[in-house]
Amino acid sequence: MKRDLTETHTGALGRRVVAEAMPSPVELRGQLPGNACTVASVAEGRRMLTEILDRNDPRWVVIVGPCSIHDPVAALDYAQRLRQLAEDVSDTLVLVMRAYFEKPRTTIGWKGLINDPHLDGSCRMGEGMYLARDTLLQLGGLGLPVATEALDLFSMAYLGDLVSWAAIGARTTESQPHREMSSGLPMPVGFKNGTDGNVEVAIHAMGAAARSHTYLGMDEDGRMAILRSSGNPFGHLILRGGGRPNYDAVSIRHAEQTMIRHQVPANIVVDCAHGNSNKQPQRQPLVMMDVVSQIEQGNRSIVGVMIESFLEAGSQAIQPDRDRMKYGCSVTDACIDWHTTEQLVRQAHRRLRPLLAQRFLHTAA
Ligand SMILES: O=C[C@H](O)[C@H](O)COP(=O)(O)O
Ligand SMILES: C=C(OP(=O)(O)O)C(=O)O
Repeated sequence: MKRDLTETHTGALGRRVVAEAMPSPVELRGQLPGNACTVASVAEGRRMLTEILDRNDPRWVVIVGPCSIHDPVAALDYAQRLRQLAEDVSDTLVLVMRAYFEKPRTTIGWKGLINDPHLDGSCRMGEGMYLARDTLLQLGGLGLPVATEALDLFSMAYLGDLVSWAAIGARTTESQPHREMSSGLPMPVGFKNGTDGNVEVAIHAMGAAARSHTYLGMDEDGRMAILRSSGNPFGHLILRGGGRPNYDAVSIRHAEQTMIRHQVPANIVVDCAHGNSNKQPQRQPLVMMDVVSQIEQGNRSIVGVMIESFLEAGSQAIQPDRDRMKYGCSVTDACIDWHTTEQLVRQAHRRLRPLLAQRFLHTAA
């Protein structure tokens, strides 16, 4: 993609930045427009998810995929396999692929494909945004609903029309600008509990994002604007652990009670990774099966789970020589491999399927 190299040195204003031109959302969408297939796939993804959150659809959602996408080819390879699996389990589970292009870091590190698409610190964000949108279009073309983290306050203006579900991460759930942005997003948004395990901040975020807000943002032409949102009624809580895991029945009950007290819908997604697995990917299946057992025992607040999974198990460091890197292996948090993922999802499907009939009756009552 052609880069506009107009650079403005703002040192005279006393700011420690150099500005580089970036296409507007309208310009990028003009270069990479959605087609009928992607538009339909995104809309259907959002519809299924909102119906699950409203309890009009008795299925469960499984948000599954790499911790981050660093190689779109491998991500699409993964997506092809996931699409087949999604079809096989669709009577009980709605599979949504994690397509995370932005990574929040505890301190520093690679911040994702949008920020640094060449993985070498060159940080060509215009190219990164182009690549992210292009990848989302291809994923949409497969008919797979896609999930992403809305980390940068402006990225969703470029990509949001191709996304069916968004997360606000543990490091930003308490941030007012992220809550304001979420209040204007057109898809369901999951708020993670804080990195220290604080669940109340995410529940406050749900309450805040459900309301309308007026805030500074960017319009479709890339100009600063005063934005007025209508409020997002499809916020929900993601329990990701922190300090200690929080997927056990006592923690879930506590989260439910806190949500009821704060008058937000008791909808919970359990993240099997991060603090709930102590970042040990081999623990993710144990967490997921525990959650399935809780559902079998009658839990009604858990609407789904999240899994960090890629083609290969584990993680790897970014190497200057890309040929030395393992194909389909995470460059951020360690993941479970495809084989384990498939077994896990099929096992959950086998166990949850018999409960659907029961749920149908409950939904109808
Ligand atoms: O999901 C990914 C990571 O947990 C998150 O980006 C933080 O990673 P870090 O602690 O390695 O920076
Ligand atoms: C960064 C992530 O999670 P968290 O915000 O829970 O650390 C993630 O899901 O990629």
